[in-house]
Amino acid sequence: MTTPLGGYQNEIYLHGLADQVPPFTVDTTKLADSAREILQPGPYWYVQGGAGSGATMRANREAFDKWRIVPRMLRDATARDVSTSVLGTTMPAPVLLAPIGVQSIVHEEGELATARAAGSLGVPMILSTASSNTIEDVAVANGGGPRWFQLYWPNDPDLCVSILSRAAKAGFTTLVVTLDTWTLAWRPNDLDQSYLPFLRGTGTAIPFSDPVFRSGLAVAPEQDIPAAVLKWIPLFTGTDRNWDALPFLREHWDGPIVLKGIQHVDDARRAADAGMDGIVVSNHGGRQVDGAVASLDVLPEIATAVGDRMTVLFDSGIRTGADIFKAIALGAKAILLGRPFVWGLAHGGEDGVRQVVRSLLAELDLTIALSGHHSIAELTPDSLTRVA
Ligand SMILES: Cc1cc2nc3c(=O)[nH]c(=O)nc-3n(C[C@H](O)[C@H](O)[C@H](O)COP(=O)(O)O)c2cc1C
Ligand SMILES: O=C(O)C(=O)c1ccccc1
Repeated sequence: MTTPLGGYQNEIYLHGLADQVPPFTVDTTKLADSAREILQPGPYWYVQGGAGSGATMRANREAFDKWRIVPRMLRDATARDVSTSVLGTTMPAPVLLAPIGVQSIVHEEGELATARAAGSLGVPMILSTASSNTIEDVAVANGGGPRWFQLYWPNDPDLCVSILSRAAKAGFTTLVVTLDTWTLAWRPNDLDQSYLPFLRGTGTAIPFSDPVFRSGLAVAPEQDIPAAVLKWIPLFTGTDRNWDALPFLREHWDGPIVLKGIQHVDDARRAADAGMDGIVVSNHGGRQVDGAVASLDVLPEIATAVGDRMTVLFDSGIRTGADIFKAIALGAKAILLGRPFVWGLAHGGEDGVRQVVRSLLAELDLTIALSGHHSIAELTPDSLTRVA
């Protein structure tokens, strides 16, 4: 007997009896290559590219290879449960969809398709401030699914409060504040093509539909997109933030607050001291500081230091179920899935996202079972060995 998550494997084999195969590969390490065949270079590289030489992107992957799972036998893992609860949100597995902006560059339905897929699986999605669709439309598409909101923190307080109140009203329960991208890094792939989607008004649906933002414009955004974009960019890339600014968010957000982009143990401690509910140990998928440390390499120390005081989440480099296993074993309560689900979106919209997420959850479930575990609570550093 397998649980529903691992059962996706049987479902795929059974479809084979009717000569049906998955519409694109279920090998989640091959998705970027296969997406390259169907996307234009601009969108493909915007998603795939990292900062600078790509050293941190590569390091994120290599870090996973330094750890290996050590399977245990004869422990009857037929009955198991990989579901969990994070900051009051229950989920079928310790996986959330990372905040990814401008999703309409890979599929016309953009975040709406992602929201439908996530909602149908009960997997939480984190909506980016740089969404191609409005907060309200994404909430409708997500239906009864769990949803969190990611803030690119505008340095206009009225606009910030307006966006936060819209998110709360639309049923987004946890706030994820991204700290590592107050300006975009040097990204040669995009610079060589002069490709920056939101300059064309993609990924600006949230400010453009905001009453406070609109009231500050001479003409409606629809009538003069470049003018509205130029007004928005300096607002959302405000560079003037420090730790003293956090109480403002607490004052204007009722639910849990999570800081995304933490890589140093002292910053993690500081977040805990500031009363934050959680952090995402993340280097933005190697898209910001080229040459920065791999996110997985800093996870164990951070989880040990603050894991008993706050919720430690992780992203950057997760590509397989085994990667999820390793990040959880090294102290993450759950992980954020990044580029892989965007490739699913590119391949097949809502169905494509669902295929990628189900594949990863099935692989995680089977990895947990075959290595002799019954729940994610049983995954500890003892489940792994370091080989490099
Ligand atoms: C195309 C793209 C857009 C992104 N947009 C955002 C964003 O709007 N807000 C944010 O906090 N992170 C954003 N991220 C970073 C992701 O949330 C996540 O940290 C990263 O993708 C994890 O790395 P991985 O894709 O290598 O797993 C973006 C990442 C990509 C690839
Ligand atoms: O590209 C990114 O990594 C990102 O975070 C972003 C920022 C602004 C708009 C869209 C995406």
